[in-house]
Amino acid sequence: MAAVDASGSNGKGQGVETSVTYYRLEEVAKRNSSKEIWLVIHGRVYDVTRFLNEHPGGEEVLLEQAGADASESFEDVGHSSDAREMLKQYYIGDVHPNDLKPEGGGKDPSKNNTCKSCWIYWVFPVVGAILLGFLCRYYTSESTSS
Ligand code: HEM
Repeated sequence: MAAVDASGSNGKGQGVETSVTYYRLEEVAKRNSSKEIWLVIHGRVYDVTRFLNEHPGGEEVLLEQAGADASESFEDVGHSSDAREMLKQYYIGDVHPNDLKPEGGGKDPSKNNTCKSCWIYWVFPVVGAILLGFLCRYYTSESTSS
């Protein structure tokens, strides 16, 4: 059974701000047949079983993603804002924090680090080139004066 951190109805999810049901990824992975289909989209778990026959993109694509993280595929399709609104109907809970990949939060610090190192990469050659220019000018002016 899923790991539940808090009580409360896990039906509509969005309306109830006081409690969240957490699911482990292994729990989600078990719901991968047409009898029961769960998907993870951006750290949220959706039970799309009853949506299978209604999905405008067809049931095959949902079956392909069944029990897995479908965030990328969902975004790749470029779903409309209506489709994003529809997600709420199928929301049943969140992925357990221990199973969350550093998707958003973990990315930023590494981004900053990369940016910092980029900065260092171009500053050193530029300063080096300027110094070299000065040295060249110095030696050229010395050789012409003597
Ligand atoms: C609960 C999750 C999902 C909902 C509520 C949903 C909803 C929708 C809706 C409303 C459309 C009609 C076009 C639009 O309004 O954007 C659509 C189209 C489509 N969806 Fe989904 N979708 C879901 C998940 C997925 C996933 C995981 C895939 C995986 C690839 C997918 C693939 C597609 C495709 C291929 C189309 C057809 C796009 C087109 O014809 O231009 N959908 N979906």
